[in-house]
Order: sequence, then structure tokens, then C-alpha cells
Amino acid sequence: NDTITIKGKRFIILKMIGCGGSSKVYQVLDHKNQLFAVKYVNLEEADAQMVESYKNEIQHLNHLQLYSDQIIKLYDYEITNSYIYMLMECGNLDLNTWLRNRKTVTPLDRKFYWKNMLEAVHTIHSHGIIHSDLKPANFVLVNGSVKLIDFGIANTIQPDVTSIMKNSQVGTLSYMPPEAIKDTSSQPGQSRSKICTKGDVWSLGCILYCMTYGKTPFQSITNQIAKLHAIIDTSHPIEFPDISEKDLLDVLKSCLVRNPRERISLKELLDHPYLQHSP
Ligand SMILES: CN1CCC(Oc2ccc(-c3[nH]nc4cccc(OCC5CCCCC5)c34)cc2)CC1
Repeated sequence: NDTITIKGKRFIILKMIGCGGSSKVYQVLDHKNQLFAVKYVNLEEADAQMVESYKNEIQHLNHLQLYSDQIIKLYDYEITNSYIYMLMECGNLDLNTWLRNRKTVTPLDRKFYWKNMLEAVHTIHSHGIIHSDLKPANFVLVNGSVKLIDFGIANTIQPDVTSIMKNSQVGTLSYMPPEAIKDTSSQPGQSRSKICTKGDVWSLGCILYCMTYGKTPFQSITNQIAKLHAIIDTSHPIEFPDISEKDLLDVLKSCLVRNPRERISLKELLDHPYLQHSP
């Protein structure tokens, strides 16, 4: 078995759980047979901006550990000129895989996971971070609760190469807010401006919609261009089939409002009746 050494501690690699452009995530064991996730980033080809974005993500992740249990734990990290190792808490399953495998979600799971996701995103917003690319693959299930594994600052990780086509969510448009598509302020080539926190509310609403109806609001539109038009087209109604949980229906309708100014805020979502009582 291959091993990884971080700050003098040796870890045995069990398997690769994901890979991105220059990064890989492994499931590893320490000398006490404790399970961890190790994120490895190869910096050989990275430019200064990429190195900076990774250091930025690590600083924020390291700092936000103190504020919420719904942020994945970062136990240690090692940064050199040629690589980064991040020793992190290992989850059981990412939310995308979980959603794909079990189309129906119990009202209790859905409400609990929603509460976890809101707390995680509220924590990063309170520290001036807007994710702007939230999707189920950014969350992982750890012993029954949901945790946010990245802040959208550094580049993304896809599932390991075998399942890269099957369930990779990199570049999915299904969770993109209308204002990001219409965002005319950013010149081509410049990274899309992370306009405001309401964009993350839209994306979270799409995740809750998927946990409620088993599909994302525009999933039936397979043509990517047509999908983008539907997302921004106010005359294209989003369907909200009737459900017994009226509070949940209200949350969904409040998140999926195309005008970000009229869209519910994260603070209001945390105070919403849907979260005040168990189903
Ligand atoms: C498809 N197959 C994958 C392995 C397994 O799911 C995961 C297990 C652990 C995890 C994880 N824990 N801590 C993690 C800390 C950082 C990153 C992490 O993943 C990154 C990337 C992995 C691929 C899916 C998107 C997230 C992390 C995540 C998925 C079962 C399903």
C-alpha cells in the first residue's frame, strides 16, 4: 500500500475518492486506524493565482473550523512549492451520490440536512465568503449530518476517474442563479463576479427542490442553452407540485424567486417556520 506523510505523520492510502484538474482526494488510515480524507494538490503546473486561491481556501477553512460543525474538519496541512496536502475529516458519501442513489428523501432527513446546509452557508457568508457554485457535490454526509467541503475559492474536485462521467457535477448549470447568467458586469475572461449572497440561496433552493421532487427545477430541459434561457425567463414558470408540507413549499417558492432582491435571505430561511418544528 502507498503511504502519504504529512508533518511527519504517515498515512496509508485506502482508495482515491475524487480527482480534479491538479488535485486528488484519498481515503487514508493513520497509525491508529483512524479514517481521514487527504486532499493532494500538485502545484507543479499551477500559476501564482491558483496557488494563491488554494492558500486562501485553506486559510478560510482553517479559520471557520471554530464557527460551525457543518464545515468539514481540517486537522492539518502541509504546503510546499510543489504540492499541498490537507488532512481532513472523511465523510461517508457526498450529497450528490446520496441523492442519486435514493430518489425519495424522508421529511425528517430533508429538514435536518437543510438545517445543516443553511448553517454551513450562513457561516461562510458571515465571514464574507460567497460560494457562488453550490451543488450537492459540495456537501458530504458525516455520521448523519451534512458538512460543506469547499468554499468555491479553489478549483473543483470531481468523483474518481471511473465515475467521472457518471455523476460528476463539475460545470452543472442546474443550480446556477439567474443573476449569474445575466451578470453583464463581468467582462469575458474575468471570473464571474460573486454578486451577492442571494445567489447561494437560489442554489440551496435547487438542492432542496431536488430533495423534495427528485429532480432539479430545470432538469427536464437537456439542451444547455435552452436551460440557461429557462432559468432567466420570468415567463417560464417553475413547477411546484402540491405537497403536504406547506412550510417546505413556501421555502422552495421563496428561494426560487428570479429577482435576487425579492428572494428570501439566508437569515430569514434560518427563522422560517419550516425549521421551527419537527415534521
Ligand atoms: C462517488 N463516490 C465518491 C467517494 C464516496 O463519497 C465521498 C466520501 C468522502 C468525501 C470526503 N470526505 N471528506 C472530504 C474532504 C474533501 C473532499 C472530499 O470529497 C471530494 C469529492 C469526492 C468525489 C465526490 C464529490 C466530493 C471529502 C467525499 C465523497 C462515495 C461516493
